Amino acid sequence: MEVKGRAPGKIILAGEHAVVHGAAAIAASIDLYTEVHLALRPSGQEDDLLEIDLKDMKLNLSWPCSQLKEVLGDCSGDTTLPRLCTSEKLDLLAGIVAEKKLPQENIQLSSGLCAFLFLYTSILGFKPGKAVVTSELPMGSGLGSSASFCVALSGALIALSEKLFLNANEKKIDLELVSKWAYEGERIIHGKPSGIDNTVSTFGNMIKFKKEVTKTNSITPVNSTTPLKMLITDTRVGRNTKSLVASVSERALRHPHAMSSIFDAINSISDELALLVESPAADQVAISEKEEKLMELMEMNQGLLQCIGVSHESIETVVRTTMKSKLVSKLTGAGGGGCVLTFVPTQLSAAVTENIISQIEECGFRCFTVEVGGSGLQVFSC
Ligand SMILES: Nc1ncnc2c1ncn2[C@@H]1O[C@H](COP(=O)(O)OP(=O)(O)O)[C@@H](O)[C@H]1O
Ligand SMILES: C[C@@](O)(CCOP(=O)(O)O)CC(=O)O
Ligand SMILES: [Mg+2]
Repeated sequence: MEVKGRAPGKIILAGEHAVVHGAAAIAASIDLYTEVHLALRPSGQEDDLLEIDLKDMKLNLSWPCSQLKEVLGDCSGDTTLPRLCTSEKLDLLAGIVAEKKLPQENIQLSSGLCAFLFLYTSILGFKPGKAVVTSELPMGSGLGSSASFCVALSGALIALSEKLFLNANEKKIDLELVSKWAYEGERIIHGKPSGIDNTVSTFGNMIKFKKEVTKTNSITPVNSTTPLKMLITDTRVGRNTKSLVASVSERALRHPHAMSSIFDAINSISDELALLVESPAADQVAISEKEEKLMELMEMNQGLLQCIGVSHESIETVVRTTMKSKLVSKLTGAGGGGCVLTFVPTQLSAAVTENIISQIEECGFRCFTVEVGGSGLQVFSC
């Protein structure tokens, strides 16, 4: 049996980092996807390999399932109750991955491979199989490649474990369950994720997300009344979400009151932005007023992200370049490099937009546009 999971990346319009500390954030899916094609090897075959083929990286790795079983021990459990990967198990997984001696340029994939082995063995046990992964998302640049990988993989694994497409099984995939497993994968990659990325990648569209410690997270759909056009600049400066999230937590420990005031301010920006996006605008004057307010909120958010230490020279270059044309930019995702959003007002002519793109690209960055707020996880039988 073979299945394919396909899950989108995301942009964060407001609230990244603060969302890890309990503030609201607004995220939307984008039309760039990660696909995981998963096939079980027919039983009785001689090789008992679990194989992963990372097409974009031209990296193919495999482990005998008997070896995985010996090292990891019993991984069985109720797949409807996603479990945390303990630090002991993570050490074992890291050891299994380290044995492969990844080339230095691919070393950042180690955490993704640990998440793969954890999710696969927790959901399917030690059944031999092969996963082929492709992604349209630049990795480690703030567009949620880690979450889209974990969501596409978890979706395919759950579809296989529940034999969703076999024998006229009409049961629909349980998206909540997929998102929870993907969160456990994100935990391996990020350390302390808020859960916003796996949620928006699973459910798609635009959401307001607030992490709750004692109860379920608050997830509210945000229905935009006007199209939101975003230009994305990939600064191509590599960074790592895990270390940026950790650096913000360390700053919060050093300056608890100041940082908590910043998180409160970001929370207010997210609340206001959600209301604004949903507010009706009947004519062009109203649309332009709405866009001005939106840009002001993004500008304030970027200023606060700089305050918490996650901006970067490359991000500031994009902010300054677009400011010359009275446009507003803010980082998206963890910052420290990676991608920057520039809001494109409806009245901006194509010629001016092209000119701004050339100015940004002259700095060595890459620009592209995305559709905001499309579908979430899709699972197909192959
Ligand atoms: N297609 C993929 N295959 C394997 N691992 C992946 C894939 N996409 C992302 N990852 C993992 O996620 C990491 C990047 O995640 P992160 O630092 O959160 O940045 P972002 O989510 O913004 O792209 C990679 O270093 C890798 O470990
Ligand atoms: C910084 C953060 O808010 C978003 C991280 O997104 P990304 O991995 O950089 O795409 C972390 C989180 O919410 O888990
Ligand atoms: Mg990520």
